[in-house]
Amino acid sequence: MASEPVTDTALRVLRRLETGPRGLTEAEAAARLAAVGENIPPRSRALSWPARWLRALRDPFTAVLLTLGLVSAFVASWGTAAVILALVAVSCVLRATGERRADRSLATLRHLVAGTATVLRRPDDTADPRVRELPVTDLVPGDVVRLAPGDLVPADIRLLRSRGLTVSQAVFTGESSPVSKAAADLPEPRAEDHLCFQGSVVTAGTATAVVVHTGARTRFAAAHPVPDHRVPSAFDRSVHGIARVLVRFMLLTPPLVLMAGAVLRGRGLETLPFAVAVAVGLTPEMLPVIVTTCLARGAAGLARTRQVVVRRLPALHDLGAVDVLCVDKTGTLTQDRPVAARSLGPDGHDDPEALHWAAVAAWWTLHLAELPTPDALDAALLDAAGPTGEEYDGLAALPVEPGRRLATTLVADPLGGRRLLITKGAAEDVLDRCDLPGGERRRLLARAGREAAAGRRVLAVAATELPHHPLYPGPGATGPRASLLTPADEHGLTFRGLVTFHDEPAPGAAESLRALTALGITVHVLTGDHPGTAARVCRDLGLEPGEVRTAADGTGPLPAGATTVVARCTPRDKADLVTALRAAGHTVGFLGDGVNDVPALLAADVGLAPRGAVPVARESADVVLAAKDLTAIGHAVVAGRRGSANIASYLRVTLSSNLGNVLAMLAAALLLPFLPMLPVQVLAQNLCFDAAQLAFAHDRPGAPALRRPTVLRPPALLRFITAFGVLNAVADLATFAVLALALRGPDALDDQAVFHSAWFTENLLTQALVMLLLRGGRHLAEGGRPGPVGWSAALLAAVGLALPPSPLGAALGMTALPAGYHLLLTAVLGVYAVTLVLARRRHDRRGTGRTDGHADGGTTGCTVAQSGKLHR
Ligand SMILES: Nc1ncnc2c1ncn2[C@@H]1O[C@H](COP(=O)(O)OP(=O)(O)OP(=O)(O)O)[C@@H](O)[C@H]1O
Ligand SMILES: [Mg+2]
Repeated sequence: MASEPVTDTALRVLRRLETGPRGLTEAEAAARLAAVGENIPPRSRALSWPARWLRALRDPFTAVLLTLGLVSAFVASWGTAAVILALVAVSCVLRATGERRADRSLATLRHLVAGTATVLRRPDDTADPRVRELPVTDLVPGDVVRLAPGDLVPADIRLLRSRGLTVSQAVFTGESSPVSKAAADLPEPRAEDHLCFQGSVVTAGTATAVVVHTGARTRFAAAHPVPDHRVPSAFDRSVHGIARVLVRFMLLTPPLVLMAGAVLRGRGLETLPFAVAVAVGLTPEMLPVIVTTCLARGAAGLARTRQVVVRRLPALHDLGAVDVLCVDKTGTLTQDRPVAARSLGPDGHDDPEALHWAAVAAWWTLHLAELPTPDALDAALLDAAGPTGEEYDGLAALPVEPGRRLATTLVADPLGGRRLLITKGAAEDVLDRCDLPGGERRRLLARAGREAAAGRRVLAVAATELPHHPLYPGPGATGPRASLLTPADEHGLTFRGLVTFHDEPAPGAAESLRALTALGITVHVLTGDHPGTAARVCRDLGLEPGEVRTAADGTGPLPAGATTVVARCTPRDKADLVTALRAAGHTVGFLGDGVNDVPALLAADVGLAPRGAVPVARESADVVLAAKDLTAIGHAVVAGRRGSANIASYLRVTLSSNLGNVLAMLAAALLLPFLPMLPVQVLAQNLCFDAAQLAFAHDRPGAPALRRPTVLRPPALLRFITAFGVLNAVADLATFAVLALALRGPDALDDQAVFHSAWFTENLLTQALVMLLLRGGRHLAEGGRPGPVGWSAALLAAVGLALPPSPLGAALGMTALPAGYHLLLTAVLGVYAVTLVLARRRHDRRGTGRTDGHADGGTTGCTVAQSGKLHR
């Protein structure tokens, strides 16, 4: 907006944009859309190929590989450098393809979660404007839009009218506290109070505004990409933790090899290519590809079959690790389509008065606050009371806001000239503002509690007559009067009764809660509503709360293992409870639909929003359910666990096998007068192994791996790979000891080419074995079809046997092996397989002891976290 004078009056802005307060006609809007293009915020544009590749290059493993490639090029080891470069290129391409595939599956669903804006448009020049919900992408300069709490500001706009408007501009300033905005007609120079920018969030109040800039011309688009303020998620903690340890190992390996070679064997810099190859051999270079492919496949599948939109791929991994899910009640477990059930007078008998006053207040709140759509409870009041409220003149309104559980309206009776202040809201809060003896207050609270315990939502209604005020000149006038009504006026009220509402459970809520419990997830309900209502809704959905408390009782961490209902939560309370659970070591999901859930959605490891959520909740969530049915959550959790289990399998297999190879190769390099393998052979076998490992992205882990939250814990994983890596190294060395003793004559192992080929074959065969025996969840002994990993292992073994005698093998410096070798190798591999199975059983049993009887595929490095019994 820099190019135009920001101090223009509203009228001048409208004129310049060739529009008016009644909005554009559809034809004008269509012409402008064609001229200026869609209103797409830059961050939601699909990434271009080069951008994707560049992003893939930022990965730590890729960076280390490139460094190693540079080192090889430096010593003119062109073969090694070329192979490393090829590895990096293949890994980047595979990764970018995987992400793109997931993006494409999501694109079909994106319209379901796309933001909409409330726009005034006219069918033609003569017609009256209509209020329409349009996709944000369709907005053009000149459109007149309406804003309400929870809306994302859809473009850069100039306010025309506003009421109590505050917006959070955290995306620009990083400052989350809301700032006030007002439609001042003669704005101060340089002040921006009358402007709102795309990406801001309406925290309170309402407004009508004209769109000034859209798409790439918004301030949001001009601003630099905003750093992500999120705290590190479960994914960051686990996968990145492992990556850090490994990168250090990789960087240490070449100098160590060089030094050992120099000291023990008097070798010089000529060992460098071998040292580099060994370091590359240690790298799980396919990790980024496997992670992306596992998660992208999971996300694409969820989008296709369950209408679940995963907006941030790592969130799917985190969802698999979630052991505590906090859910909001209204709008999430229930439909938030309340229907008024009863109206009770002050004496507790049916009495239409309470409903009447509440409906009058609702009618005038709706009109005075210019809410585009009435609040759900207000709509239910108006439905039940029929046309009411117009017989009064509305003077001012203070609507509900996040953290404020009541609404107040000031109306005037045109006949008697009385001014009436009506307050409705949560019983505790309304009764606090009534003049009541203590005993009476307790009795009324108990009555509200009884209604709530029947599962109904309860509003208390109170009113008072205000004395005449000179600044209220009478009906019809507008302007500063509204500011004369403040929360300080809400006191000394007379209790008028209670109105109760039914709210049906959301479709699939009960099944979904059952499924989540069966998946080992503890569900807590955090709500702004009455404890009685929340507890009853919970029970009706088949979830017996172990404890029901209100947020004011204390915000200490929630107990694990049993459902707790925390009622009367403010948005801050919800976020604090989530943060406390995370601090206690849980991986926490939060499912919520309203503005009051946004802080908690951002504080959780994974934020989830149901279909009907307000725009800002959807925007804050990592996972959006586009289906009506909540059962999609359970499926999403399983998809997350499947992806994580596959990643864990890959890490276990690759790392233990790589570590074993490296240890054996280093030992052999020091014992033998020649290198156990040529650098190019080390890289070739590494390449074969990498290709085979891609099968893990397509594996279906066994049922046990899906039964509990899967958390990758770096310490457990490192313990696992050390144990099995050493075992693998011992097996390699033992094989060669046996072979050296058994094979004599011209084909003996002291021939370098024979030795290299033997090592190559042995390596690929043991790796195939490790793939089958160390993968998670499903053990070979459990039978079942071989699946992608089985086929891939078989192929790897075949390559190991066929490559040395082939022409390609000869080009790599290998040769056919003597017949006796294969017989002996089979025997040694048999012994190794039995040892592996026994070692794994022992490891799993030890894991069982550590995880309170919930061992499964997860214990092998991917420790199972049973709800509340975490083992870090
Ligand atoms: N239109 C309204 N008028 C008066 N009071 C209201 C209105 N809407 C909500 N309230 C009061 O504010 C309370 C808190 O509302 P809030 O939006 O924080 O949570 P909720 O909708 O009850 O539940 P949840 O947090 O589960 O979505 C409600 O329980 C109700 O007592
Ligand atoms: Mg809600």
